[in-house]
Amino acid sequence: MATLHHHLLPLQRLPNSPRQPPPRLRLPTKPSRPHSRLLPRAAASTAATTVTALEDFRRWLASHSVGDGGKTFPAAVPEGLGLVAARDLPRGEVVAEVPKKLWMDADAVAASDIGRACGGGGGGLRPWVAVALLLLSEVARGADSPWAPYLAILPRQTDSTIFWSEEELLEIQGTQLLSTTVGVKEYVQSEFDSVQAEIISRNKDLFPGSITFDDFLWAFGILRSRVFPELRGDKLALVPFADLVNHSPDITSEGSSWEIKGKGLFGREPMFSLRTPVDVKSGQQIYIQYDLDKSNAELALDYGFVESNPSRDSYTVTLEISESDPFYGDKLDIAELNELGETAYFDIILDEPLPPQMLPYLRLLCIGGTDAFILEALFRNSVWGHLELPLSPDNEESICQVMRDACKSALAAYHTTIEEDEELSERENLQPRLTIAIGVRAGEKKVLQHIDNIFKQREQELDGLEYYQERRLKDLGLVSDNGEIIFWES
Ligand SMILES: C[S@@+](CC[C@H](N)C(=O)[O-])C[C@H]1O[C@@H](n2cnc3c(N)ncnc32)[C@H](O)[C@@H]1O
Repeated sequence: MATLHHHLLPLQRLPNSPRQPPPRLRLPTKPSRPHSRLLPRAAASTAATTVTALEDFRRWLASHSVGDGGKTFPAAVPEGLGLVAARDLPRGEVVAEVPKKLWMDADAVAASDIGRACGGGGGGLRPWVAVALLLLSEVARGADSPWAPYLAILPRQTDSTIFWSEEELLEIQGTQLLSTTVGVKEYVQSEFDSVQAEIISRNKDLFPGSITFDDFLWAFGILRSRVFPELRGDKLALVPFADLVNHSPDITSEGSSWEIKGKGLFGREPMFSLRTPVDVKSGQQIYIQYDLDKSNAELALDYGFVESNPSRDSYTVTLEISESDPFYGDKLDIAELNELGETAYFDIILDEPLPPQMLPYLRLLCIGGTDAFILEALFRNSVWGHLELPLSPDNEESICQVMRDACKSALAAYHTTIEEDEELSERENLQPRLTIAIGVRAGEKKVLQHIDNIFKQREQELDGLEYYQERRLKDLGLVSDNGEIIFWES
């Protein structure tokens, strides 16, 4: 029979990590250690230190002729720091141009002492790990680092769930976001353990003092929240100044707001060029859309904010062909022929239809008894087409039961109801992390209710559905359109 994991949001977008085995739900047991001295923009930074750091940063940009077009400047804004228009700017206007020599990327790693220590480039390190190490070693160099003014304005933390305390994580008890957060931290921990053993401990001169897991997690969080999503793999880069641009849910344009162009003599020097996607008035902040496809859980994990837009409410259903299923081999074969596997993940969005492959896969999982004839090799090429429509009353009833039971048990794992969440969210002055927790846990529950409603409605329609045998008789011309059997003798 079908096995249904319902708490699992796979780590599908982690840099260079294959779709991981789904993490198990558990709360961290050890309190996280306090942050070490390495980190920039102190948590307790005063307005005065931010102003000084910003002034230094602006001077640093000017010394590299960045932002000298007088269009935008970095400033303190409600989201931390941001980019503010120095004059009215029309949609599509370039608002920041940053030459490659300022980026922190694989080439910067290769040119640095770290690159040499790792045997050129990242020395086989994952690109994000190499750039994270560059970031940490440059922070350790303090004022000697060529990026020092940039490093000084980086936040010490965001509200990403990877930085939440144990107590804060209790607010997302039962959610997929919690299990993903735990899984991501485990992944970062394992990368840290190997880089610690292979690079950090062997190059004490480059990493004076110790680098802790919290330092490494900070670097991961910085990359995760600041790298433009399309700059993946070897292209991964921190782009100072451009990375100050904040996200607005009001910007819904699909196209990218940036590009990499050739600039300078013969257009040889790559330049990161950011455009404003909308008209902006002087003194207003420039915003872009970070990613229209990210769910609230992904926004919370990557950036530390959520939106109230229901299309961001999502739940990943994980379905699995059980190894104890007597038809395991046949079912797996059929799934693989249709580009699915033993385990399949389906992202379900609030108020939207189920992904097209989900019902056939569910029907496949639930095949048993007299329906098993459809698994025979004879049907192999046509079986998926048959599974796109109801197979038999028993099978259709089973898929409804499996899904409704799973929704019920997932819903029971949350410690609040949707009504309680909605009431809480109306309170004034909620802390940002609590706002995120309420948004995500309410959103997940709404999607689970939406899934339950789809299968509840289906259950009520079981008698009126057309099943495989009837379709087959119709195809053979043995049943009329009104369902009556056609007799030769009549
Ligand atoms: C690319 S950085 C932008 C610069 C950042 N505000 C800073 O102070 O350095 C992304 C981070 O900015 C913050 N941010 C961006 N857009 C936001 C929004 N709409 N609401 C809340 N925080 C936002 C989040 O902390 C996010 O992780």
